[in-house]
Amino acid sequence: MPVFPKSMHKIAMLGGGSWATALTKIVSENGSHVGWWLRSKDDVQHLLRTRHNPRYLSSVAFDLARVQPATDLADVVAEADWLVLAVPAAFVQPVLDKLDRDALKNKRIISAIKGMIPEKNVLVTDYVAQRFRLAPEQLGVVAGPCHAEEVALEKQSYLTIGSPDVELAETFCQLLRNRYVKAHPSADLDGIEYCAVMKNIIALTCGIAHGLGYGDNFQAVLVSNAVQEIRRFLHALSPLPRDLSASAYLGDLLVTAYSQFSRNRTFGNMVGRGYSVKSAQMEMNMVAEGYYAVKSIHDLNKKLKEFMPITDAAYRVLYEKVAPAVEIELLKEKFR
Ligand SMILES: NC(=O)C1=CN([C@@H]2O[C@H](COP(=O)(O)OP(=O)(O)OC[C@H]3O[C@@H](n4cnc5c(N)ncnc54)[C@H](O)[C@@H]3O)[C@@H](O)[C@H]2O)C=CC1
Ligand SMILES: O=C(CO)COP(=O)(O)O
Repeated sequence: MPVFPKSMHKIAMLGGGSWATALTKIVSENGSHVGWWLRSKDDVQHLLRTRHNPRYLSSVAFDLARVQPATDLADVVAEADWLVLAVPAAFVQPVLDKLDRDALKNKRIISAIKGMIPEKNVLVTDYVAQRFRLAPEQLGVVAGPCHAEEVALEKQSYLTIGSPDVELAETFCQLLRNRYVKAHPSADLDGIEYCAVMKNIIALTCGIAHGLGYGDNFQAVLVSNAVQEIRRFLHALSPLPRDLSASAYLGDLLVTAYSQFSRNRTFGNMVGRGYSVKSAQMEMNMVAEGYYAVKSIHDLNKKLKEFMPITDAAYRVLYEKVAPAVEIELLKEKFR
């Protein structure tokens, strides 16, 4: 891959939410040119007028010489050599269906999404590779413990770029590294992508327990048992040697399980306090991927038959309307 100066990289950023906004800040302030696709014409107009996203991380001001917000997806993608996917997983299919099957030829695709394609139960990178006939070496993921809100505040953060192509991963790391972001490459794309999906289920369950009045002692045991659950599942799907204590796995689990900024924990907390799933979703202006992930991972495990007590409990609460208190009571007996 040619080594371009950062200013010559052209990135198509897809998504108008918090994570797309945070990533646009990082890469554009670092010198890359960003064609930023947002769904909403009003939001694009607002950005062009004021340099701020009206809905998410609205304190961040963008340099419009480097950031071009737009609603024409095909145009934004055609102009870029990198595509970064940052819409919630449930919208990947409807958004990408607007593109021609050859639209991503010769481009590098980075998924910043921590979710799976609902109904199909496949990873986002697998879906994109299949839909656009891409080689595995064209794909990567952004992982690691990093909340968009802390990027807006320029708090020290760590990201991991997973890809089977080490050079692609390292080049994208270079586009991210700055005063407050450290980035490292990893070859374990599948492991990192699955773990990022699963940690949302765990954080959601931590939120449920918190909403029911359980404290830090219980949550620590829940998270410890979660590491074992994640290890079993990853090993069954992709039995590579991997160090789950690395920040792309354990770090992401911890930040999501404990952070005040976590959408998944917040959503679970509301469910634990007695909100219905629908009303908790309506209350949030943001997407908790864990809600969809529970169904995908639960469905995948029907074949694998791994011991997955936390995922099973969350599934019964969210999809079978079993009372959260009943499920957490049952979990208590399964934990060690
Ligand atoms: N927010 C964060 O700190 C982080 C988020 N992520 C991941 O990034 C992905 C995007 O999440 P966020 O930016 O947090 O979203 P968000 O919860 O901040 O915003 C919701 C997003 O959904 C979009 N949306 C709603 N309806 C849509 C539709 N019909 N079609 C297309 N888009 C639609 C909105 O435009 C907005 O981009 C998720 O997979 C999330 O897990 C990953 C790391 C950090
Ligand atoms: O993945 C994240 C932080 O690393 C974001 O998690 P939430 O979607 O729960 O906020």
